[in-house]
Amino acid sequence: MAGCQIKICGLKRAADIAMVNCYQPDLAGFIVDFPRSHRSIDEEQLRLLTSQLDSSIRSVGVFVDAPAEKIIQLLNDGVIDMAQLHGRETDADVRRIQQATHRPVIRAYLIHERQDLIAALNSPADLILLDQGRGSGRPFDWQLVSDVAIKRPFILAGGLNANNLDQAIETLRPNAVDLSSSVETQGIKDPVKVKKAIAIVRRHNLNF
Ligand SMILES: O=C(O)c1ccccc1NCC(=O)[C@H](O)[C@H](O)COP(=O)(O)O
Repeated sequence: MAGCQIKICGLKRAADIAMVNCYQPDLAGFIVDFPRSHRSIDEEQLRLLTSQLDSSIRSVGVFVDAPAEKIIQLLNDGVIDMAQLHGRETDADVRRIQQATHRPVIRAYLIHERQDLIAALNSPADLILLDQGRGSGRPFDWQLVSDVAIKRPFILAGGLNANNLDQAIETLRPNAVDLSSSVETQGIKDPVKVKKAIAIVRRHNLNF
């Protein structure tokens, strides 16, 4: 689909899968084996949840410094469609996973200064994701993106919500947006908020 896509991240319950199957984001993210996050699930849960996901929604395993072999296995087993690396993984890690799986690798970059953006632009990853943190619910300074011509597809993340999505899409023109905290209520994905966020993004894809 052309235009802006949407990823809903941090799914962890069967009810979350039923919800996204109903509202149809483009991508569904799963935080794998990162117990510091309340969104973390283990491999067994990941296999169960992704097996219930509608085939039109691509599953993204989100990893923080996980062993490359484990990510490769999950991709090659078809448990996940894409891997998102959100820790201190190197360019060599990215290339190794790409070569072993021929699947898309998303590399997340935490954007605090211009140099972070330059590093992202030079990444060998198939897609870069520009974020403030790891599901922090806070935006980074978008002016940094406006100041640098981004000539490759990118996913915008960090503190996106129903109030700032229109502005983010109109001014930064991301290929996809990624939401987690703002579509939760008390740490649980909220169908009303998810539906609303998807509707906002879809409006940007309407052609008149
Ligand atoms: O969401 C987490 O808890 C998380 C933990 C460890 C690594 C990555 C994590 N999230 C990655 C995402 O892709 C989030 O959707 C992204 O950071 C945006 O989150 P938010 O600012 O809450 O919308």
